[in-house]
Amino acid sequence: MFHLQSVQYRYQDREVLNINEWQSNAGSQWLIKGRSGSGKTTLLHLMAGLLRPQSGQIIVGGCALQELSERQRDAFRARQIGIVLQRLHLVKPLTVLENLKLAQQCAGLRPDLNRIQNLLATLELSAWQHALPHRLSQGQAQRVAIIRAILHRPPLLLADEPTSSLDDVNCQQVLHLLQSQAKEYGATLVIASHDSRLQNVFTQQLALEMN
Ligand SMILES: Nc1ncnc2c1ncn2[C@@H]1O[C@H](COP(=O)(O)OP(=O)(O)OP(=O)(O)O)[C@@H](O)[C@H]1O
Repeated sequence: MFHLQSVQYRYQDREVLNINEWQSNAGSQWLIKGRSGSGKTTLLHLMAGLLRPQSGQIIVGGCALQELSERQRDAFRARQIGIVLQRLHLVKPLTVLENLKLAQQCAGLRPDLNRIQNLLATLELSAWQHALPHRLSQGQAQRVAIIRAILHRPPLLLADEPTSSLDDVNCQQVLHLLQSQAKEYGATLVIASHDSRLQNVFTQQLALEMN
């Protein structure tokens, strides 16, 4: 599903990532772990095509990201990748429902209110669909951001520290949502986290060292 080879990334003159080889089949579930500053976020951004490596190759779903123009990468990301960033970026003046409808539009999907309503119900968020984001708890906002990332059933689902600011109940709920949704439609799931509660959940792990 993805394959990284000889990938190096530097901010200015400081190398933060150097991955010789990392690959995975479709449908697998990974934890990227490592201390704060080891490059977990940078790696997710590289896989999403939000950053370009200075050297090496990143292939996602058979597509070599470095061969795409910026516009092609944006289109590829919109179709193939769901990403839950550390900052959730919900649109503040729009309600939960409006945020999710907008995400469908941006991914070029036909409006599918049923899918949105079903996911909201699954996550016990139906009562909050007309609320503005600032009225949501951290856990609720996190769940909305996950729904937004999976609406278009992306083959690759990336999540950056999705549980670190959540209590145990919300942590389990968010984790279950990510894992069950990925499994339901065969997506590959990659979670970057230093949350110790996730350590024993994933059999497949990539440990990043500090450079
Ligand atoms: N835009 C940037 N410019 C310069 N250095 C950066 C930039 N973004 C990140 N870094 C540095 O690169 C290193 C890796 O950062 P990154 O955010 O990828 O690590 P991380 O493992 O995700 O950390 P955390 O667990 O704290 O989120 C850090 O030392 C960070 O300070």
